[in-house]
Amino acid sequence: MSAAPGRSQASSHRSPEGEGILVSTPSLLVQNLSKRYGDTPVFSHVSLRVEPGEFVAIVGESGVGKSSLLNCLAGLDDWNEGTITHHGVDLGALSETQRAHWRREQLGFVFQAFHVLPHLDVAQNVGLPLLLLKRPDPARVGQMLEAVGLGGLGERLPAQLSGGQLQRVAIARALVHRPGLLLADEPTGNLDPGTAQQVMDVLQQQAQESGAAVILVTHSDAAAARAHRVLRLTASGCF
Ligand SMILES: Nc1ncnc2c1ncn2[C@@H]1O[C@H](COP(=O)(O)OP(=O)(O)OP(=O)(O)O)[C@@H](O)[C@H]1O
Repeated sequence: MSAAPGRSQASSHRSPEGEGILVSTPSLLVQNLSKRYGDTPVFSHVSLRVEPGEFVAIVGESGVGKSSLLNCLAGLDDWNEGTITHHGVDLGALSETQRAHWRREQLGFVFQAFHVLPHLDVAQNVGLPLLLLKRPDPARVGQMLEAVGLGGLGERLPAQLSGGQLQRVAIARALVHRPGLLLADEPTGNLDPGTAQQVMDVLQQQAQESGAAVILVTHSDAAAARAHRVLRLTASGCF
C-alpha cells in the first residue's frame, strides 16, 4: 500500500542525479491501461502523460470507452491491467477510503448532465467540496461564483437556472477546492453551440487560473480544438 494521498505536490523537483536540473512531475501518468467488462475488452494499452496545467482532449467513436477511461482515471471504476499515477500517488494501490479521500482533495469532475444537487442552492452546491473537506470558505465560493459569471445568483435553486448556468455551477464546484486534476465528460453535450462556447470559455479560463490539468472527453470538434493536445481513443490505445 502506498502512502495516503496528500495535498497537491510541487509540479517539479530537483533531480536526484543532477543538481540544478529540473525534472517535471506529470500531473497524471497512465501506463499500459486496459479495461474489460467481463470478457469484453473496452480499451487496451492506453498510455498517457499529462503535465500540470495541460489541457488534453480525448475523442473517439461512440462506445470506444472514453467515459469508462475517465471513470478509471477518477478512481471510480477499476481497471484490469496497467497503472494510474497522479502526482506520484499510485491510484491502484489505494484502498477505497484512500481513493475517496484523494478524489475529495485532488479531483474535480464535470459531467454532461450537470449533477448539481436540486435541494441545495447554487452557493451550497459550489461550496460542497469545501464542506466535505471540512474547510468551508464562503469567500472562496463567492469568488468562484463571480468567476463563472453567477455573482448574485448564489441563493437560487438549480431549477431556477438555465442549462448553461447549471454547467457553470458544476464548473465552479469542480474547481472551488483547487484540485490538481479536472476531468470533464462531454460537459457541453446538452448545450446549444453558443452556450457551449461560453461554458468552454469558463472551463478553460478557470482551469488555467487554478493551474489544474484538464482531461476533456468530447464529441465536439470546437471543444477539442481548444486543447493543447487531442488524443484519439481506439480499442487498442490512445493516439
Ligand atoms: N457498467 C458497464 N458494464 C458493462 N458494459 C459497459 C458498462 N459501461 C459501459 N459499458 C460498455 O463499454 C463500452 C464503452 O462505453 P463508454 O460509455 O465508456 O463509451 P464512450 O466512448 O464514452 O461512448 P459515448 O461516446 O457514446 O459516450 C460500451 O460498449 C458500453 O456498452
